[in-house]
Amino acid sequence: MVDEAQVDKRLKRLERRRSAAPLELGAPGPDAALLRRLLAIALRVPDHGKLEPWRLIVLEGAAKREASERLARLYVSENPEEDDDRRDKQAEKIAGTFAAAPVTIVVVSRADPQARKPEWEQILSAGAVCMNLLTAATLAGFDGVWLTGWPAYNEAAKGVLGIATDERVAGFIHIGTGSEKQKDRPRPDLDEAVTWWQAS
Ligand SMILES: Cc1cc2nc3c(=O)[nH]c(=O)nc-3n(C[C@H](O)[C@H](O)[C@H](O)COP(=O)(O)O)c2cc1C
Repeated sequence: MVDEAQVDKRLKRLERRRSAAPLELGAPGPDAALLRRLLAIALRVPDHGKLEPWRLIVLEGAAKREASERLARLYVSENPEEDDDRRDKQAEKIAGTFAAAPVTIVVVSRADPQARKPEWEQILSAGAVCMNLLTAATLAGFDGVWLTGWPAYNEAAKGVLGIATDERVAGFIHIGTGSEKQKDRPRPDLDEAVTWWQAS
């Protein structure tokens, strides 16, 4: 029998989920044991052909701070033509975003166009890893946000993170505790986005 109170409690958490402002994500984040559980849940995604067309890179602690500084310096050296002010602001934003949350998980898509299942489905599976991780973090009581941006698309930045040129960043999932003040955004109109198919 369906326990309606239980269902309501579980769904309410997801009905309120919204992304955290990246720079406002702080401690606490998951401890080591809980993080492993969240990562295992993240990988529990539909995967056509069991190809495992993804992998995860965890950034935390001192290594995370170093990555954030190196990415910011790289942004400056990779964009010599940009206006100084704008470039410094962008570099600061990159550094701040990577330094803020207690833990960031890089979801790497390693879809193979030659594999026995369509590349599109492999990419979708990596997206599912991102969302599973965000959902698991939400249910565990944390806040998070899924970002890409310059470090996801710049080959030198990918290199800093140990991501090969034939791999792609599906998302940086930053997890921690956000600000209570964070506002929601207007949500899609269900009746516009959803139709019920009718037999003609
Ligand atoms: C693949 C992907 C990449 C994204 N990259 C960024 C990003 O780089 N910067 C950003 O501000 N939002 C980005 N977003 C949007 C946020 O993750 C988020 O959806 C948005 O802030 C709205 O928040 P919500 O999760 O509360 O709907 C991205 C979303 C997706 C699906």
